[in-house]
Amino acid sequence: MAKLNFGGVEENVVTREEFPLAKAQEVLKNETVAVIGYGVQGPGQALNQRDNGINVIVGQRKNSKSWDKAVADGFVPGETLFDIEEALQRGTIICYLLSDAAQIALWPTVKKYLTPGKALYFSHGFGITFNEQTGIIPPADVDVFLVAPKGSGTSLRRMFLQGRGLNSSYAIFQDATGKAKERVIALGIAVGSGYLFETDFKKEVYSDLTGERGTLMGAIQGIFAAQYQVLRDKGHTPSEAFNETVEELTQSLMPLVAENGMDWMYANCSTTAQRGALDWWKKFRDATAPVFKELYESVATGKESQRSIDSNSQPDYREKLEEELKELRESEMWQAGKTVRSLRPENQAGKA
Ligand SMILES: NC(=O)c1ccc[n+]([C@@H]2O[C@H](COP(=O)([O-])OP(=O)(O)OC[C@H]3O[C@@H](n4cnc5c(N)ncnc54)[C@H](O)[C@@H]3O)[C@@H](O)[C@H]2O)c1
Ligand SMILES: CC(C)(O)[C@@H](O)C(=O)O
Ligand SMILES: [Mg+2]
Ligand SMILES: [Mg+2]
Repeated sequence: MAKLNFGGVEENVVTREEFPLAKAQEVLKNETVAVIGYGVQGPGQALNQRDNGINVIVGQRKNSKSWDKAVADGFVPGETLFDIEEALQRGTIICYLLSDAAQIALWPTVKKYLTPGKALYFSHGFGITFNEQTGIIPPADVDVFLVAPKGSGTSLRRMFLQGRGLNSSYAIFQDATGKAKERVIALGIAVGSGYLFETDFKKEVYSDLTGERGTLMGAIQGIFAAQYQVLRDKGHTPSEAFNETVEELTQSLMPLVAENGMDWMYANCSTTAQRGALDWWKKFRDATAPVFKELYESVATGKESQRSIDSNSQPDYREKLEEELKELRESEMWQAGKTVRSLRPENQAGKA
């Protein structure tokens, strides 16, 4: 554990220097890691672990798109790819990576295979924290922990292939074997994390549900839509409104923030822009703070988890989500974005 200073607050974190891959391989050398579900996190975590020399198998429904994807990714039916029950039986560490709603339906099956000494691994605190809604209550004689990558499984894999790492949190809910800590940290390293920070199941799910509904996904779309619409209402073209709202942010300014922080991005803009941004950011903070508080309450009272379970347990949930995504995709702003993306020099046919 390294004690590091985060803005004046000391935290215990795990870095790759102190827990190198060789140590993770040693801890996991006698384990069979069964990744159950091959949607978004499943492939990222299974492929990174496989490339990191971990004994990993995949459990997925046969005759599904995800099964075919696992085959295309090199998992071999009968050797490293099995139907869910067989993978559950073979695995000593069960990585439960079905969608949070599907985890409820499959729980009675999973529970049958949780024999003493096995480990149940999640990438979210959802199922355990909201167990009154999910019914997920593990037996006492298995380890229960999580590694929650802070980003999409797609990024987890891409960053791994680029030699980078996506930061993850980890938490232990139950240590039945006395080895939960070394097991969970080894898995965190093996799936391709950058550094690992400690949390608990409740804090993980509260922060994660807040973040994705807030600045990471919900709020960002809301603020884009609001600014774009004002510019359009005032007579600006779609090209001008989209570039001034989205394209400049993703292509020019956010990479600078990622590299060296907000003040550095500001410092690389004009003094005119700096004056305006410094004057206005607190107004936006104050306007949105009540919405973030309302959001956090909605998470903490279980309203958000219940809504997610209710909608995502319906047989036609995929079609319904797709309809809503289509509405976004077909909005003028994102259609304008499609044209703008196609005009990026690197996306143009016959580029030099
Ligand atoms: N998507 C991400 O990048 C991401 C990031 C961090 C954490 N997580 C967490 O990881 C876990 C997995 O999320 P995901 O987004 O990868 O899941 P997902 O929605 O992609 O679904 C994963 C798999 O579940 C299978 N599935 C769906 N319904 C099923 C059912 N009834 N029976 C059997 N299989 C079924 C699908 O075939 C798919 O292979 C969740 O706990 C999620 O919160 C996801
Ligand atoms: C990738 C996210 C948004 O961080 C994750 O939390 C998810 O639920 O998909
Ligand atoms: Mg999430
Ligand atoms: Mg998240």
